[in-house]
Amino acid sequence: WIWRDKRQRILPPSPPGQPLIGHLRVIPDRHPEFQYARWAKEYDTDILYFNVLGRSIIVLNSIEAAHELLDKRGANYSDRPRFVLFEVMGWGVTLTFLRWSPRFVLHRKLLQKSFTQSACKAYQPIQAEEARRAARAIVADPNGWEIILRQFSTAVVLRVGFGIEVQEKDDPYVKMTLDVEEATGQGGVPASNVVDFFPVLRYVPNSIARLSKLFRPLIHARRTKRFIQRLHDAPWESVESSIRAKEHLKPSFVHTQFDQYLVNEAAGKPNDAMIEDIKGIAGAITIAGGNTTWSTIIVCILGLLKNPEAYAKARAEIEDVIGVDENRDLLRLPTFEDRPRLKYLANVLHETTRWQPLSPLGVPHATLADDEYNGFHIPAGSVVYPNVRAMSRDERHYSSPEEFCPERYEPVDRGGRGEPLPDGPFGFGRRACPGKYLAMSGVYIVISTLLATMHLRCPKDENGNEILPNIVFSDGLSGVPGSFGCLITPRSKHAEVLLGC
Ligand code: HEM
Repeated sequence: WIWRDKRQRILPPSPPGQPLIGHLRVIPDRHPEFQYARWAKEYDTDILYFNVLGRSIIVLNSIEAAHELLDKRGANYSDRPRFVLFEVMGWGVTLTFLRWSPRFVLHRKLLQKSFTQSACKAYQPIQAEEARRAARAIVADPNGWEIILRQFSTAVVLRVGFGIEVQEKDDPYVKMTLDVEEATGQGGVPASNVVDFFPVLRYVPNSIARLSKLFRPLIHARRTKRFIQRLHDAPWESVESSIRAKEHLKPSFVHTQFDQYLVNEAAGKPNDAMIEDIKGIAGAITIAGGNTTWSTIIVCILGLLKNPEAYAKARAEIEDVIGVDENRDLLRLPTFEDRPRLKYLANVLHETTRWQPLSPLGVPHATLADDEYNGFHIPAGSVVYPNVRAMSRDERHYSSPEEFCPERYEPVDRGGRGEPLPDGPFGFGRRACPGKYLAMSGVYIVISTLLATMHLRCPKDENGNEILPNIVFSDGLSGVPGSFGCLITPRSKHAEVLLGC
């Protein structure tokens, strides 16, 4: 009776639950997106309903349902549930987790206008410089490729957000992002823990919490809180006083916003964005933009290793667009001006986001009012997960969806499959990722620079057979790939010269 709607309205299909606790034990702890997709097939529906301890949960399994509800009816689906576990973890005023409120509107407006497609052009020189620096670092230390690429994405968001430049080696901020990723990754699917359902349980002492596995994420959140706070506070503290003293002259989001704040303050004018807001928004750029971009670069390399034909085509296209000398050495490095002509590479990047969507269940939205979809009732206050992974595997849209196949987006009359570009990986409606253009410019410049200057190969076993990476993705907010072997070596001396080694 717990999840029967009082007015006998029909709720979306769901598997059987248990008395009182509903589906608490029915939903898998780890990678629930796979089981959601199986249930959707079993019940022949694109919308599922769950009730966990009295809270309604809706899972959308098709792009059509996500478009209809999260995009078209976005005004009703733009709230977030309260992420109590993430609050315990120390996530402060971070846009990703803000409920619908004037503060949300302010943060969203400031972030969105700073990262439109045209505003992102201003950051391209930073991204190109960091991509080349990363490629040079890989030439010097091929085994360090993964951490060097992480350094790239951390460097970009820190420069864009705070005007801070990271060190070439052992940078403390890179270590901080690693800690934060570990902390967040092990927090499980957002808004799905027992403390998210019963916020008062966040006060359960560790001595009692240790007795049940339900509280494991709570203990983990308390243990890792300091990592998240450090990444929120450290960059701000390192620039605040110099901006106040007008010493910090590198352009950045914080510099522009904080300068304006100080000007208004001196003139006795009110400020819309207070210091806590500026700090929170800049923190969101660093935290939401670093690991996400890095992970997408790594997945792209993985896809190219798994599909040597796609790798060869992407490289050939770069040769075509840039031109080669008699040794097949490129005449120059790729730039952002080449991007519109590198059409196959664009499809490689689309396929990367479809093949292994970074957030398989997105970041959950929440409904502000009751709604109805295909005759099913959606109660106000429901937590809504877009099952982006299920959408990316929808065989009505994608043939052989497990394959990494950039050609699937090419028109049929040019030998492609004419399949639609993925549009769930960056979320939906009024909460869709505001950093999409910045992120994909970063992925583009790194991958094109690597393809232009390096060989990317799988390592070989003692019999000379290639060891194909078989990767496990982490659970939780982002599905980050585990480490894998990849040999990245310069194509030629000429390539090293182009990079400025
Ligand atoms: C390839 C890299 C990235 C991917 C795959 C990605 C993906 C996502 C997804 C799925 C969401 C949730 C959208 C929703 O709720 O519907 C999101 C939100 C967000 N992303 Fe990204 N993101 C990436 C890079 C970035 C970057 C570089 C930034 C920095 C500017 C950023 C900032 C944010 C913020 C602030 C939110 C919260 C928006 C809100 O709640 O209103 N992301 N991102």
